[in-house]
Amino acid sequence: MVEWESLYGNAIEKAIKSVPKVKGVLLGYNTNIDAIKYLDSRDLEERIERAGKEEVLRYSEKLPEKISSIQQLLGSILWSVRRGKAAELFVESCPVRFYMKRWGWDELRMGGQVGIMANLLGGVYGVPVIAHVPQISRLQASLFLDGPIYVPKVEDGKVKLVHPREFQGDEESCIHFIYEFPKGFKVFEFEAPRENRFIGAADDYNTNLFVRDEFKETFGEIVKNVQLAIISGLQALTKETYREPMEIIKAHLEVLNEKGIPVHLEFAFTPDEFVRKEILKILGEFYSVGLNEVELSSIMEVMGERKLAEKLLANDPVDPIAVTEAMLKLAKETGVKRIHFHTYGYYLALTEYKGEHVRDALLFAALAAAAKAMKGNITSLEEIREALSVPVNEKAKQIEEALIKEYGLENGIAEVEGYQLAFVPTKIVAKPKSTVGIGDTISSSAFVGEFSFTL
Ligand SMILES: Nc1ncnc2c1ncn2[C@@H]1O[C@H](COP(=O)(O)OP(=O)(O)O)[C@@H](O)[C@H]1O
Ligand SMILES: [Mg+2]
Repeated sequence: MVEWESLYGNAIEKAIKSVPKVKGVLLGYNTNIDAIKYLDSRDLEERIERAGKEEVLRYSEKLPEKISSIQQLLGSILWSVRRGKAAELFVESCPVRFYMKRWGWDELRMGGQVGIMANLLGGVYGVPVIAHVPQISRLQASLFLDGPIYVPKVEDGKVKLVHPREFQGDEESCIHFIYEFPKGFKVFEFEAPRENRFIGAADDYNTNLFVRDEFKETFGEIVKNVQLAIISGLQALTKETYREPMEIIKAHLEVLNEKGIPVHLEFAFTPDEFVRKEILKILGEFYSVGLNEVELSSIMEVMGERKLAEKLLANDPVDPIAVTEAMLKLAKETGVKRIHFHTYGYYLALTEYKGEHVRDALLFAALAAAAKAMKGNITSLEEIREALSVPVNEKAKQIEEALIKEYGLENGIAEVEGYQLAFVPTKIVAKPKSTVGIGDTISSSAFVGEFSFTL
């Protein structure tokens, strides 16, 4: 059997040495503010009474399409509470946004994949990043960590790179109000069957994938400073809104590919099937893609692989042979060179190229994820070492054995139909402090880590 612990130990030492050598990563396009409010049942009941209980209850039976009134807001929150299910809706009305602002929050956090990755790569790993921040308000800027994190600022036709705080923007705040409730949370006669959250997005920018003029006009200039790019935020697009942003993304991909800069797409669940198909069409322009089982399954669905899509969601832990089959189909259909799959308990990477550094980058990513789950936030690259103490997931043994049997996996690596398959069992933190943004931590650490190992 493989000595995973010693492979883990090597991987983190290698990453501590190599990752800071990366000279620049471009991050587009979504950054927002997460404002978290822990609901109080008395307060919520009073607000519902004041707004008109009857109407509110109606919306707690059936969610509105978007939020245009306070009754819809409170009803949607109650919809989530009654079912213990998460939901997210766009808040259209300014008075409702004002109401939410006055209701307040208990915690503010950096939100959006770009914001989260900028703070991790730039603020913690010390890798210079250039971030696309759709709106730079003072509040948004204040959530960026110190470190080599930059946004482009155009002055007299010239691009300067400045820290988001130094940009001194007075733009809108894109706030995602997150209303959290615990299991057993009571509102009138209702009781939450499990803990969850309702999100009201007071955000006109990320929901349409708005791209700033600086990025449209001076993109060629901006990317002179980077060796890698990570793109995310396409999940918010719909059949109605995708056209313009998709054209901009294609233009950006063209520039990046011309310069030989590998681009990673961090997939996130994209409800609109039409948009999913459009993403599939341009996936070959990306070097790499990161996704989980639900996302891979949703792609198999639009590729017409219904059975495989179902198989991916049928078992816990997820059947690794089904995952490999799906990754092979995706790679062959699109030509994407690297697919990084993550699920609870293990990761797989299918690559066109070979080398143990692919596996070692996955190990580094798994440690980063465990450190994040353990501490809520990582504060330095060295600190990730502490996650070595978290045990390797026991259930991953059966996964590894299945891969050995099927593909002759050795030390976590196999050759499958001309591709390399790399597997790692992950370290699972039993009582995580936080799991927000953990997927982004995994994918960005693995992608940047792998590249750094080739420097
Ligand atoms: N307690 C935990 N310890 C370590 N890793 C975890 C833990 N909980 C979740 N993870 C990892 O985090 C990943 C979540 O990523 P993803 O599903 O993309 O969600 P998100 O992008 O919303 O963070 C899982 O696939 C799993 O690998
Ligand atoms: Mg994710």
